[in-house]
Amino acid sequence: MSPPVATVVEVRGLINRFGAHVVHEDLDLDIRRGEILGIVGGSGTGKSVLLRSIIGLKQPDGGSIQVFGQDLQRLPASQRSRLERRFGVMFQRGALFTSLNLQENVALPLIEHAGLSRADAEHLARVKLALAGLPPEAALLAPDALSGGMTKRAALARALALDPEVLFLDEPTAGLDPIGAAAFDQLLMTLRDALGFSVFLVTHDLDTLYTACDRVAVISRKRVLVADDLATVEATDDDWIRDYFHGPRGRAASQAAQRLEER
Ligand SMILES: Nc1ncnc2c1ncn2[C@@H]1O[C@H](COP(=O)(O)OP(=O)(O)OP(=O)(O)O)[C@@H](O)[C@H]1O
Repeated sequence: MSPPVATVVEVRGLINRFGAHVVHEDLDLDIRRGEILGIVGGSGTGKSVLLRSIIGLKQPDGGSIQVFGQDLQRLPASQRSRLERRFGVMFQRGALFTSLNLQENVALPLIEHAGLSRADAEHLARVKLALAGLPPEAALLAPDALSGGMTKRAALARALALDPEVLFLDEPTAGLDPIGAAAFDQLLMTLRDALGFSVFLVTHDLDTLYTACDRVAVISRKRVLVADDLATVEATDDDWIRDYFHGPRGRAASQAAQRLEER
């Protein structure tokens, strides 16, 4: 018998609404240990709201979210923030502090949450920046001085600061050219293999889905329609899935991934 799959986040019957606008209704989703889980769906289907609910930035209107076996909503604030520290989050625009250089940006959570001295935190921050593929001289640059690709790497370094067990990424390759996006996907896979974290990855990028994701969850009609390997997702009978995965861009991404595997 194969061992049971370890689930790090378990969402059940999730409801989210804003006024009369229902975004999620009875949504279920698991994030498994060590997987890269892609989250896709049409614009406005609630991918970012789902991310925000899991990391505790949006109070759900119903349902439960278990994180490492504990119900986030029921925990006292101190335990909850300890649990949330096991997450790393990278938002769409990087959300770096513009008045701090990269080393200071990455050191900040280490000083605030891990209680490190400034010197130790900055030393560790330089290690994280290197892990994210930035050259040593980038440590002293301000966020404004960075290219799009470097900004993503710096934001990733900050998300990795506290050695997260689950990494949440909201459209990490948006705005990157295809080569920069492919390099980011490779970096993510290398780091996941080396460090063993799980990844919750909101994306519109078909190449990312085909090259980097172990499973893909499709949000449609207020819930997760399917969460499985790509072959199963592609075969799911749904108009949005058909248009997205079997349109010209979907076919091209699928063929490119196949060619990459054959090399
Ligand atoms: N703070 C808010 N107040 C009111 N409505 C909100 C709020 N945040 C999100 N929404 C609404 O919830 C819905 C889902 O938004 P969300 O940002 O999660 O979509 P998404 O799937 O991530 O979209 P996209 O792919 O375009 O980024 C949208 O209709 C959005 O307008």
